[in-house]
Amino acid sequence: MTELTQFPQALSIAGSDSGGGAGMQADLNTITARHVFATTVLVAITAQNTIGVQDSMALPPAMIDAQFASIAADLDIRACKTGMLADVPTVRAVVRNLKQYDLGPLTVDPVMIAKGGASLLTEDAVAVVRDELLPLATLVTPNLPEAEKLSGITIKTAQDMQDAADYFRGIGAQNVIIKGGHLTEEPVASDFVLLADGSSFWMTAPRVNTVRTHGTGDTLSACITAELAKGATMADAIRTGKAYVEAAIRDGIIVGHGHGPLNHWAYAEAGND
Ligand SMILES: Nc1ncnc2c1ncn2[C@@H]1O[C@H](COP(=O)(O)OP(=O)(O)OP(=O)(O)O)[C@@H](O)[C@H]1O
Ligand SMILES: Cc1ncc(COP(=O)(O)O)c(N)n1
Repeated sequence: MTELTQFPQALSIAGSDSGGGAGMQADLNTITARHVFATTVLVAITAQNTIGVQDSMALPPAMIDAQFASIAADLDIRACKTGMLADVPTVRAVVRNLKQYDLGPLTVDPVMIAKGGASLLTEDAVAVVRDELLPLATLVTPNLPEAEKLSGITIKTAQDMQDAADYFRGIGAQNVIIKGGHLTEEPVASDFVLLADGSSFWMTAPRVNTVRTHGTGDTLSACITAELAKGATMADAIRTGKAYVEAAIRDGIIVGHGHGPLNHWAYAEAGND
């Protein structure tokens, strides 16, 4: 009897956003929209909406271990990503499990601060992310404040973004995207990509003048993770991620009263596979 091929499966290791726009919920929406089966290791819970984060709580490391063990015992994960990692015990639990199990290429979105300004990673955990998690990363996707904090480089110019990308390659991340979404005075949203083979390119999209950008980074990294789970090359996965997030911002939906969520139907409705 021929063995049926497993449907592509991906894993999001992240915190919950009760408002549905960012975090694990953005990952689930994105991975599902890209026709990949989404599994989850929940590491923290936030009471959050489009206006801000009202409360948050990290889950016990033993519960993180248990979720990884359940997934590894049964599922066939082809790619995974991390988002909000809360604090030092949580980062260490995730690192331990990523070393124990083969979960495919790892995308690290080093989430630190929510759009509304709330901290999603304690100050003392920044160095642990840099020293213990990033060397495991197939891809790292910092925004500008995250890249500055992790690298110590002040980023104001395109050259600074390239220097920051070199820094991340130097500490062991194989591929890097420095996201330029926070350069709000620029008419375009430009991200710098540095690949494992040393090649690099810029990805540029017209900047959409909107506050509906809750979960843009999560969505970009989740889409890339889904594409990698389907077997795409890193460069193709990154380009699809950018096109997906661009459509999801441009064709916005009205939800909530603050930093609204993205439109996860937009990319498919524009006729993309
Ligand atoms: N207003 C915008 N118009 C078009 N593209 C944007 C806009 N804002 C962000 N982007 C793009 O969205 C992607 C995510 O970048 P961004 O810098 O917003 O990440 P982030 O700050 O980590 O997101 P978040 O913390 O909201 O999840 C990048 O490709 C960026 O260029
Ligand atoms: C649980 C969780 N994870 C990630 C983010 C980052 O997203 P944003 O910067 O758009 O608020 C968030 N707000 N909440």
